[in-house]
Amino acid sequence: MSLLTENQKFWDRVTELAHQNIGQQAFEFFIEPAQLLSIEKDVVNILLDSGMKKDYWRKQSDLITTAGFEIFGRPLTYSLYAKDELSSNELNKLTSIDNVAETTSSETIATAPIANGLNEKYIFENFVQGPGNRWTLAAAVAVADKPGDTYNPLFIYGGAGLGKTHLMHAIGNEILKDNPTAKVKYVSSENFVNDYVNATRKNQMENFENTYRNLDLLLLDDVQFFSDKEGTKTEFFNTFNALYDKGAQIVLTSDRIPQELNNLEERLVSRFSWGLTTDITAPDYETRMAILLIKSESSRLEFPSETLSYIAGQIDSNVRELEGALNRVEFVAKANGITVVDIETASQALRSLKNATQQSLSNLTIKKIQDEVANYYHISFSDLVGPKRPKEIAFPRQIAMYLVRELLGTSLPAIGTAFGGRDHTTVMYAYRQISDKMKTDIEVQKDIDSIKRKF
Ligand SMILES: Nc1ncnc2c1ncn2[C@@H]1O[C@H](COP(=O)(O)OP(=O)(O)OP(=O)(O)O)[C@@H](O)[C@H]1O
Repeated sequence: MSLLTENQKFWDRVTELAHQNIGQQAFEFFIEPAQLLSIEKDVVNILLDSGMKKDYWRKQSDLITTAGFEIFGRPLTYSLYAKDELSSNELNKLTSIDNVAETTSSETIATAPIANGLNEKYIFENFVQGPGNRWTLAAAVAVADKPGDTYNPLFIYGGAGLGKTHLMHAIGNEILKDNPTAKVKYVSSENFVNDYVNATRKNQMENFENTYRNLDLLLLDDVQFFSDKEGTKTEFFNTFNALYDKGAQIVLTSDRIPQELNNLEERLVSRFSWGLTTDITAPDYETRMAILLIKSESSRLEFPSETLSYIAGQIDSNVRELEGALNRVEFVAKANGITVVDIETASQALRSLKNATQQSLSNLTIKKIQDEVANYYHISFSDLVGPKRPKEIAFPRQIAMYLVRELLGTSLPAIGTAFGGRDHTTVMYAYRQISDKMKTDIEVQKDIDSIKRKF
C-alpha cells in the first residue's frame, strides 16, 4: 500500500471517528472543511478554513492520537493552520507540500504538539535600529534569511533589557513567516534545564530528544543561567552537536561573552565561536526617542516631543526600563484625565517610579547582595567572604562590596566586617576599582546591571 493511501486512510479514520463522536452540525462546521496537508514524521499538518476553529480542533487530540495508533501504530501530534491567517504565498507553500508520511520512523512520539514559545509581538518591523544594535540586527536578519547557513551559531550578548530576546523572537517569527512548517523553539536556559530534569524524572528522555534534536531552529535565551550540573551540561552539548551537524540554526543570548560563561564547559563555549558573536549596547538618545515614539503611538494619549525627550533623558541604559517609564507616565496621565502629556506630568510620574524603586531596595540586606553576587559568579558564599584571593573570587568580592556601598550606603568599616573582617582601606580600594570600571568597562556595567535586576 502506498504512503499516500496510508495518509488518506488516516484522514478518513479521523473524520469517521469525529462523525461517531460529535453532532452532525458541529461535524459539518468544524470537521468537514478541514484538510489534511501533510504528515511529516510525527506531526500531522491540518489546514482549517478559519482561525477561529483552532480552539475547537485543539481539543480533538484524541481523534489524531487514536487514528495515528490505528493506521501508523503510533500516536501523532498535530499543527493547525488557518486559511484566513496565511498570506497567499504561505498558503501556496503549505499546500504544495508532498503528502508523504515517514512511517519508517521508530522514534517515540510526543503526545502534545510542540509549543514554539514565540511571542508574535517581537518582530523585525518594530525593532528600532541604532548604533548600539545595528550589527546584531543585521546578523539576525541574515540568519532569518538563510538559517543554518550564514552565522551558526549566532551568539548575542549585552546588558539587560537591550533587545536580545526581541531579536531572537524576531528571527523565529520571520523564519515561520517564510516556512510555516519549520520546527522552531524558543526556550530560556532555565526552561531547557527544567524540561531535561522533568524528562529524566519521568523517564521520557526520548520525548525530550525528539523535541530538541529535530528542530530547525533553537533559540536559547540567557545561557548565563544555565545550570552547571553535569547531566544538563552534557545534554546541552549533545543537543548542540546534533542540531549543528544536521544544519539546524542555533541562536543563543547571554549577558556576557562566551569566554566568561563559567557555568559551561570549555568544549561547548569554543563551539559558540564557530559562528558569530555579536553584542548589543545601550541605545543612544536618538534611538531612545525613536523607541518611545513607536511605543507611544499605540497609546490613545498625545505625547509632545519635548515630553518624550524628557523621558528619553531620564532612562538611558535599558529599553525595558524605558518602556516601563513610558507606561508609568501613561498610567499617571490617564488616572488624572490628562490627554496631552506634558513634561510636568511625566516628571511627576517618574518621581513616583523612583520612589517605588527605593521602596523595593528598602528590603535589601548585605547578605542578600552577597548571596546574589556569589550566585551570579558561581562561587560560594564562604569564598566570597573568606580569605581566598584568586581573581575569580576577588573580583566578585569587589563587586559585592561596591554594591553594598552603592545601594545601602553602609560605612566602609561595617562593610569590611561583613566581608570576613577586612580593613576599611580594602573596601575603599574595592569600591574605587569598580567605580572606575563602571565608567569604561562595558562588561562590568552589564554584570552590575544584571545583578541589580535580581533585587
Ligand atoms: N531596539 C529596540 N526597538 C524596540 N524595542 C526594543 C528595542 N530594544 C529593546 N526593546 C524592547 O525592550 C524590551 C526588553 O527587551 P528584551 O527582553 O529583548 O531585552 P533582553 O536584552 O533580552 O533583556 P534580558 O537580558 O534582561 O533578558 C522588550 O519589550 C523589547 O521589545
